[in-house]
Amino acid sequence: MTEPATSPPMSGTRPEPVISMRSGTATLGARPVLRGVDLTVHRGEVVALLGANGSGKSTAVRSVIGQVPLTGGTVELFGTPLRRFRRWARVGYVPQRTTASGGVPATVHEVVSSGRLSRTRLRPPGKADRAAVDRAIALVGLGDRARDSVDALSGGQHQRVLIARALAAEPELLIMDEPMAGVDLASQEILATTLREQVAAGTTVLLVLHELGPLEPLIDRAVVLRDGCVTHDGPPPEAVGQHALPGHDHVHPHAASEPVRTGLLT
Ligand SMILES: Nc1ncnc2c1ncn2[C@@H]1O[C@H](COP(=O)(O)OP(=O)(O)OP(=O)(O)O)[C@@H](O)[C@H]1O
Repeated sequence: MTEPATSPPMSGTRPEPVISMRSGTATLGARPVLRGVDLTVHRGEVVALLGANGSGKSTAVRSVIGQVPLTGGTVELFGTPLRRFRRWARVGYVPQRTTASGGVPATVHEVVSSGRLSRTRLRPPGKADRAAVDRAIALVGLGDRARDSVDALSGGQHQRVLIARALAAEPELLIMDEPMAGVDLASQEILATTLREQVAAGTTVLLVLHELGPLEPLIDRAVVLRDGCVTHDGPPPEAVGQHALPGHDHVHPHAASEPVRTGLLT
């Protein structure tokens, strides 16, 4: 193993970076999608990655976990260069909403259990593994649906299953791509509560968001992308009603048809 078993001590007053992307560039097809992105997330931080559609948010987080190779720059996870990083149980990833079953009938319990595989590998699951799976299912409020097929769930419940799958490995770093997109209000509240509990327990979080919304109180720092470049890295934008939130399309009463973008995306 090339990595230390435990994290190195904190240097200075700042906790060590859990994610560190430096000058990241990436191309999809012939299109440059990331154009020199610096993205750092320190231990215990909750960082929101914001930006308009197509600005490169998903590509940035997919580069962080190695799903999209960088054409330039570097990524380190927990201080280890990505190409040498092996301890994936430390990382929970919830992709932009997809189906959890892929056409194969599976129960909530089965899907969430699959999230524990990064810890159990080839050994049979033990008591701690079963407890972690049950805990993750309960956390997202699906304790009474554990034996149901995921096909029978609503979109919001489906998203909760995907989050429980990520939490089953008890990750130190949780990366979620638009967790609130298309999720009903009741599920949004459950997700916000779940996330609050994870953050209180010390989990580091990187969230791709269209707007801060109900997660706003949890966010320590916002990084805004535009056309594959970072245009803001600092305190989350002030919410003045809903109008100052990034991504908000504000249609002025006098405007004919074009929405006027307000906030950091203008
Ligand atoms: N496989 C692909 N091949 C070519 N271009 C792609 C591919 N996937 C994404 N893109 C393009 O790359 C750009 C960045 O996409 P990305 O999904 O990272 O943006 P995003 O900020 O997450 O957007 P959204 O909010 O719509 O999810 C977009 O213009 C998108 O059309």
